[in-house]
Amino acid sequence: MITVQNLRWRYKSFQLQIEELELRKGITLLVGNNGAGKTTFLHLLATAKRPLAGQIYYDKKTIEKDLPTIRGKIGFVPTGLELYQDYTVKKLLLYLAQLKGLSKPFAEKQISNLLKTFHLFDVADSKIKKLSQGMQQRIALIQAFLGRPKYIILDEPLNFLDIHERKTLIQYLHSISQSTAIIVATHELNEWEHVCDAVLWIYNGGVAFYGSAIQWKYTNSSLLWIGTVPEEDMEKYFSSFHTLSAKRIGRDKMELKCLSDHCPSPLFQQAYPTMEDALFVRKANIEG
Ligand SMILES: Nc1ncnc2c1ncn2[C@@H]1O[C@H](COP(=O)(O)OP(=O)(O)OP(=O)(O)O)[C@@H](O)[C@H]1O
Repeated sequence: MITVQNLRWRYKSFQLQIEELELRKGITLLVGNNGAGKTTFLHLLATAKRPLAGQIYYDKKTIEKDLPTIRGKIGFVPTGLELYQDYTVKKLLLYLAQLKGLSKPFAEKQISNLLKTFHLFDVADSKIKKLSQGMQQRIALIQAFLGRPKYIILDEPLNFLDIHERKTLIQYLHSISQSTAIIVATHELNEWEHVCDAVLWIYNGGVAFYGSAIQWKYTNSSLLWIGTVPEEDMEKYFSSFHTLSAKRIGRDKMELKCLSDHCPSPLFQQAYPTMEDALFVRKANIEG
């Protein structure tokens, strides 16, 4: 478990401030607007940045006393991680495994399994620079999973991945989530819906929500309405209601999802919220 206490970090006018937080085993989605502070928080958790004040405990260990031990238990993938372009995939991963202190036979077995899981086994002997961005992203992810870290910290890990590889990654993380605290910053909330255990919403550098995925979705969900309307009436709804989504149904009908404190028209009924809908509902509550 990672415990955060009275954490402060500042950059010019931006301040991140988190009073108390316990990040447990399972998948925690870190969500929030551009610039809210997600990347900053992940860098602090990954020990890549030092807090201005406060403390982060990694199962009671602190960076002041146990930095190498803590780092050995963290698998971190920031956005835009640069890999050594002239190494082959296997050479790079073996080198990184060695840095993590893994024995060569153990590292080779794990690398081979992970390359198979992430459909990269056939390019094991290719140089990194020959690979697509999506392939390089998967290698960045694999290096973080080597040595089975207790804490996995991922900043927008779905970047560059196609829909199949996104599913592979999400399934893999789900398969290890009972024994690992996994924190994932993402703007693609719905893709994680079926595996997400908790949501942490950062708003203007502070925690606006932290709780289970169920709590995240169902608080104030009565503001959410869904209805199928004639296409010619669509503008009317757009101008009168906060519309979250519009989907064409057949030739001249549209399915609209709206936020409203009352039923928009007899064509509407209450909607089941998705993870993303819940973010809109919560933002509307905060911003009015
Ligand atoms: N080294 C830095 N240089 C410039 N600005 C910084 C730096 N570190 C943090 N900031 C500022 O801190 C704030 C938080 O940025 P951060 O990258 O953590 O947000 P984010 O929630 O990850 O956003 P995004 O969704 O766009 O990735 C922003 O206002 C950003 O401009």
